[in-house]
Amino acid sequence: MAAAAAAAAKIAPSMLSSDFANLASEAERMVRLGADWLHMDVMVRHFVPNLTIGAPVIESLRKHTKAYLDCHLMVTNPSDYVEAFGKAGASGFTFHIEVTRDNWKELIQSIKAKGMRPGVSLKPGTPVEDVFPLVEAETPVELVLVMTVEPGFGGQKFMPEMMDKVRTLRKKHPSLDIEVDGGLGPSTIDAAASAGANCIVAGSSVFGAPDPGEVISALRKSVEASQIKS
Ligand SMILES: O=C(CO)[C@H](O)[C@H](O)COP(=O)(O)O
Ligand SMILES: [Fe+2]
Repeated sequence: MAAAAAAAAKIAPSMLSSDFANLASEAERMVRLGADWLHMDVMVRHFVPNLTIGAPVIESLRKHTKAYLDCHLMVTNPSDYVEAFGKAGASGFTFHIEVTRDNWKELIQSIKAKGMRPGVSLKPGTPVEDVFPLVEAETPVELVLVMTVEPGFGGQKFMPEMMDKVRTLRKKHPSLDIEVDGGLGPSTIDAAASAGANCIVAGSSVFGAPDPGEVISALRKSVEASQIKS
């Protein structure tokens, strides 16, 4: 039997670190510099204490870009957001396992019905085993986002101990999209890439760099080099 193909590298600048007053041109700049996805952090002051963007911003941005909008919903009631995000033009809809213990099956179905790719995220304190049923379900999630910081804010320190979760998932699921989010940049990417992450969210390291394009391409090179080795 042929080996399953590795999941393609996807570099996703986190727009949380962009200039929100110029979101459309920031998005265009990231795509021009080589971004595959744009990561959109949705925080509404429950689940996390921060406040960022909601569906109206996605809808506005969608008028200016065809890019894949990778929406990370840090909210306690994700099912209340599916309809609006679908209409707004979100591409991926990633919810947190910690708030969907009882209703993830219906939630995954509704996300797909609205034309989005379902994903599940887990906080640093949540065991990776908790997402196994969602990855192995009849209608599964298509992405697992392993948080490598406590959700809520950009610019935090990468937690290398989360890489055990990535390794465990990659071993079981060779072609699953496994995303890491928080503190990723040139100094931490090798740990994430060698563990098997293929979707890399990076906010402050990209937007804070003198040459963001160079950072995007270094992140991609590390993921691709690890895939060749494994
Ligand atoms: O989900 C998030 C925070 O909850 C952000 O996506 C993440 O923190 C990215 O920012 P940085 O790369 O600066 O850590
Ligand atoms: Fe995020």
